[in-house]
Amino acid sequence: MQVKTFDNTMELDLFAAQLFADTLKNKPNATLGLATGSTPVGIYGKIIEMYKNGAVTFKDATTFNLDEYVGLSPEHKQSYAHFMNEQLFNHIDLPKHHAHLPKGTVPDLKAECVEYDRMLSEQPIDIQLLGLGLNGHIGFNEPDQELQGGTHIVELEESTREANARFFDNLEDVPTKAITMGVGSILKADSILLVVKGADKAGIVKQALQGPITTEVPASLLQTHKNVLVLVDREAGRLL
Ligand SMILES: N[C@@H]1[C@@H](O)[C@H](O)[C@@H](COP(=O)(O)O)O[C@@H]1O
Repeated sequence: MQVKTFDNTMELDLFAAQLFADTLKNKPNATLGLATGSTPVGIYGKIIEMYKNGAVTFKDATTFNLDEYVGLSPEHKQSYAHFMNEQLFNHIDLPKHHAHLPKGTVPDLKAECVEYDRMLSEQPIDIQLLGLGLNGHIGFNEPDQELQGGTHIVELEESTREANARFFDNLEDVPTKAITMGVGSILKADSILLVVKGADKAGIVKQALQGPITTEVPASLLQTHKNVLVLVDREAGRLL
């Protein structure tokens, strides 16, 4: 694992955006694995700037998002589909049918998981962007005694619902379940970019990168991957 520390967030965001642009320059039809949460917002902002300057095109790219809340339709303001439209997809030339997120409102969620894995196996991810949950989750793979390989339904931890409640009117509105790519699918990506920002993540990022590999810290499984680059700001990286 390689770790790069940045003094300011803007430089980090630019560096990450550049990696995506480089990936698409080398392989215009690359498959990008995307993430939600506040961490990637600045990166998406830089990617949009690059697109507007003509430095990158997404017309032949495909994207897969990590996860979606169960019960929220793509039109719901707090759905990850809505988030991605607002933060990235509405501003770039990615064909809408090339952008994939797990669907959280279909009647047969199990079939949706199987279908998502099928699509992923057809278009393996070239570069996967990841944020880090305060409890060490990646995507919505919560700490547990065992982790799932493929896409699956997960019961969200109370702490995760509380952490994400800031995007909702109140805690009761935060869904209790999500559909997420599994750790196995994440580890199949050719390269992984883990981005961690802020002082409150300093402890968990240290555990993930330097602690024992354990399903109780799902991000620690990233230590087993051959090509992970970790971008941290000074605050998140202060214990490394
Ligand atoms: N499912 C998402 C994760 O993919 C994300 O990495 C995490 C951290 O979010 P933030 O970047 O807002 O700290 O939150 C959510 O739970």
